[in-house]
Amino acid sequence: MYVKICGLREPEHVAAAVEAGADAIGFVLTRSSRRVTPERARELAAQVPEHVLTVAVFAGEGPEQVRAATLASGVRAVQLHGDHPHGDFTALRDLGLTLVRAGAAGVDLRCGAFDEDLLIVDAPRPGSGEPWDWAAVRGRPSGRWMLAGGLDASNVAAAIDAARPWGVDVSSGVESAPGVKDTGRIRDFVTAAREAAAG
Ligand SMILES: O=C(O)c1ccccc1NCC(=O)[C@H](O)[C@H](O)COP(=O)(O)O
Repeated sequence: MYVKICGLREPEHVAAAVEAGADAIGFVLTRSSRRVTPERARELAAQVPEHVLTVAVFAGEGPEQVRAATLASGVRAVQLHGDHPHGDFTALRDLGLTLVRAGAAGVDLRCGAFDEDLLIVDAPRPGSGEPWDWAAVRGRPSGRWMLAGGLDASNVAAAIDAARPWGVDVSSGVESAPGVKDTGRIRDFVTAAREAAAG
């Protein structure tokens, strides 16, 4: 089970996610209470070992703005949330980075349909921590897709059972207060997701 922890802002939480065994770590570079500057993302990404994917998260910015911020941050993947057209992914392909498409259950659920490498199927309001009907997408997405939206250590097993994703992505569910990550919750989430996947 692939596990991504999103919205990290502090070195100790990046370290906690790496130690817990996360596969990917996200830095939000778009409008959000979790927003960090590209320079801050670069500092945080520098402490992440090669085997953990570092991801810059955007929502609605044009490809040139995404390109500039991504290069400044030094991450290895770009995540575009919402209604980005196929052309935005095509325009970023030459960066040579992993491309992640993210949207709610109404989007095209075929991973790769927009030439992306990974797909996230999320709640209507990304980063809100609001659970949704995860079972509604069971059997519909294809390829390497992560389930997100309202997950936490207490419900991730049920969510995996309901939707059968390839991976999971979390932000609010590993926070002790809005925008404030919690080391113990990060560890508990990764453990719960891996145990659920192991059966
Ligand atoms: O986290 C944000 O604030 C955010 C803002 C705008 C676009 C995307 C954002 N987060 C993207 C993520 O990948 C989150 O992990 C995902 O939406 C799940 O969030 P949550 O329901 O809080 O676990």
